[in-house]
Amino acid sequence: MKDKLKGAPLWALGAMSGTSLDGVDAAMVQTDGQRILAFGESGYRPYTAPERTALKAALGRWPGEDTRAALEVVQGAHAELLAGFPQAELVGFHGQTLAHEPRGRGTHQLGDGDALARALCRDVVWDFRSADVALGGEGAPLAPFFHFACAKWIGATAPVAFLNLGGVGNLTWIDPSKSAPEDEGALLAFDTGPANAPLNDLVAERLGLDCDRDGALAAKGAVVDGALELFLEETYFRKMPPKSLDRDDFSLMMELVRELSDADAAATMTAMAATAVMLGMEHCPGPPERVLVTGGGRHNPVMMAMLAAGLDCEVAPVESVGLDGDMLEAQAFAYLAVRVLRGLPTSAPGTTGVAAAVSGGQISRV
Ligand SMILES: Nc1ncnc2c1ncn2[C@@H]1O[C@H](COP(=O)(O)OP(=O)(O)OP(=O)(O)O)[C@@H](O)[C@H]1O
Ligand SMILES: CC(=O)N[C@H]1[C@@H]2OC[C@@H](O2)[C@@H](O)[C@@H]1O[C@H](C)C(=O)O
Repeated sequence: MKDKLKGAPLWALGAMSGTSLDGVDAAMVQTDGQRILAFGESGYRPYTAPERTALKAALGRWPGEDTRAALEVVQGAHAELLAGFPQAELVGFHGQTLAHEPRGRGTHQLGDGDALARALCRDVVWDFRSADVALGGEGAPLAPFFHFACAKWIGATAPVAFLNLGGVGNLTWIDPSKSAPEDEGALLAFDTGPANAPLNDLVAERLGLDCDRDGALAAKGAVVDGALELFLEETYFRKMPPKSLDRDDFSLMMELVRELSDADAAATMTAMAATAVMLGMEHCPGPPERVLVTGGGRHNPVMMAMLAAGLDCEVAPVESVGLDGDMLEAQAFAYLAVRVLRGLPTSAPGTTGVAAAVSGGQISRV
């Protein structure tokens, strides 16, 4: 406890169950809540097919509605994976987002931090998004404060952007000359649009596949301009950031490609995700020196080629600067957990539109 009060570095373990519903990522970060000192071990626990079905069935449900089966899946998978990290001094537990409506019913991440703390015999930080929403913020994205620390860690001297291509896409523009992430002008962040989630749903529905692996299907198709243009008319793209999305906010996308062949639909949906990023970039203060891509979409060469062709700067996976694109979000919640413990902010007006910088999260102590 003494060390925690002094602000000495801790080894924190972060866990993320993302919108793609593929599984739980976990990763260790050594940090004092400001600087990243070291990255540690990581692990992954995929959901089984029946577990995924239970989670999918619970999407869109709010507290008070029946989510027992999904909660059991989330708690069990996390307890199993995180027990393999006995060296963790603190745990950051994101949980599974079931619904996100910051201007309406709020934001709902399924997970019980008290129960996980008891199971692991470790202090657990969780419910990261509610406080931000209560203060008028979007509650997302939250990785930007960690992206700021990563920009410092890689020694960036010019503006740089992180792009996460998960189920949903999110972009963080960073001015690394600022000393803290909550400083005015240090960060601009927002969800860009759909990334992989609708494409996964399409190939699952039509072909029984998990995803368009390596963009193989999209590579065989052609982008249908009419569908792409209709999609880009969505008001979301013109809206000034901060702004955030729920996983299924773009049901229109599926409608627009319904009559297309499998390959053309995949190519067009990939172009929709990439073009949404390009439109998002227009909201940034200026072109970054480079866009560092994280999340599963960086493995899709068709998506990466479209981004490189459409953006005015270098586009590269985060591995190009020594980071791990499969674990960046889990690492983010390890880092944010230490910030919550130390009372440091985890979001600011530039990242979520919250009225003032706020330290979110609840702490369940053992
Ligand atoms: N080799 C690949 N080719 C094409 N797509 C891939 C490949 N590998 C992963 N993906 C895509 O990336 C997705 C997983 O990305 P990621 O793990 O970043 O998502 P997530 O963390 O669940 O989402 P979010 O960041 O929205 O919470 C997969 O569902 C798939 O669509
Ligand atoms: C509400 C919610 O869970 N949003 C996720 C989702 O997945 C990507 C994008 O939409 C981002 O806004 C966020 O996750 C990342 C980890 C974030 O908060 O930075």
